[in-house]
Amino acid sequence: MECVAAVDDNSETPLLTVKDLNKRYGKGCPACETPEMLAGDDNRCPHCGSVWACIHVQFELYAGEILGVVGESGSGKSSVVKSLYFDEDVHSGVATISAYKGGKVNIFSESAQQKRYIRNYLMGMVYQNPLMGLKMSFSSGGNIAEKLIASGMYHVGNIRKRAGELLEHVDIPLSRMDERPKNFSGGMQQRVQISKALANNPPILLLDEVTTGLDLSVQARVLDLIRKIQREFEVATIVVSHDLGVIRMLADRTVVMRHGRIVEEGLTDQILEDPQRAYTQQLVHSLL
Ligand SMILES: Nc1ncnc2c1ncn2[C@@H]1O[C@H](COP(=O)(O)OP(=O)(O)OP(=O)(O)O)[C@@H](O)[C@H]1O
Repeated sequence: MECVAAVDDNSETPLLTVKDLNKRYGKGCPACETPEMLAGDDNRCPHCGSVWACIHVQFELYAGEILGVVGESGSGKSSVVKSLYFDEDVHSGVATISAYKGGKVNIFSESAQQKRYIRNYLMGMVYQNPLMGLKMSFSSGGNIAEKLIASGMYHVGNIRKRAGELLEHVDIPLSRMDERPKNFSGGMQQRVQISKALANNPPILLLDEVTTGLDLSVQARVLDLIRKIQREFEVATIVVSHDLGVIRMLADRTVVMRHGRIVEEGLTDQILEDPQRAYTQQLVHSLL
């Protein structure tokens, strides 16, 4: 396996650069070969039902920051992070990571083996649905161990020590390390997912609607934890949420998506206090 460079600590250089990311679900037809062929700003083909979920998406993620991705349901937010984590193939686009081959290689074009490497060492992902991020038949410690083993750690004692440390970081008592997350509450399951995502100290963390569906008090605790963890691990984070309250609490900068496109971007305070686009204004007013 090819070696990668150390994390670039030059804060002026983006850690992650995404350019012209296009993702289509469905086979497409002559009427929707490119997103521009669809009428207006709609992203669904009326003929074949294919959806352009990401259209010319581009943004940068800098070391240590939290970037929010907000938009209504179906706007393409999850597709962005699923594409970056290789859960979904992209139609076209370029993504580079400064800590990977000097930021000179498009990760979407890499081999399956290199993509596994990137998933294991350079990114962590937390899904809205814990069933996607955790194996419910494994213990919590076993879930973390899976990630550690994938990165070449085989010593059982070391694995247990590291898993214990990670669980402590997310306030799961060590006494529950051997218990299956199936028995845990929703908030605890999300916390186990977060510890698993951070197992190999990745420079990039992807959070996809991680508090959606949780009770408000549980949500607040998970959000607090994310802020704490993000500071401690200094991990650049992309937070996907339809909830501007979550974005307000977490994100330094925010991009707003609609029908697969980024329609507005800026500092989160700016977006919330002085939204420029009508769509963002509607979103913000629905929060007030
Ligand atoms: N596996 C899939 N097959 C077909 N279409 C899909 C698939 N996944 C997503 N889509 C479509 O792609 C578009 C973007 O979906 P995506 O899940 O990225 O949006 P989202 O903004 O994250 O919304 P939500 O918060 O509801 O998940 C939607 O129109 C959705 O119906």
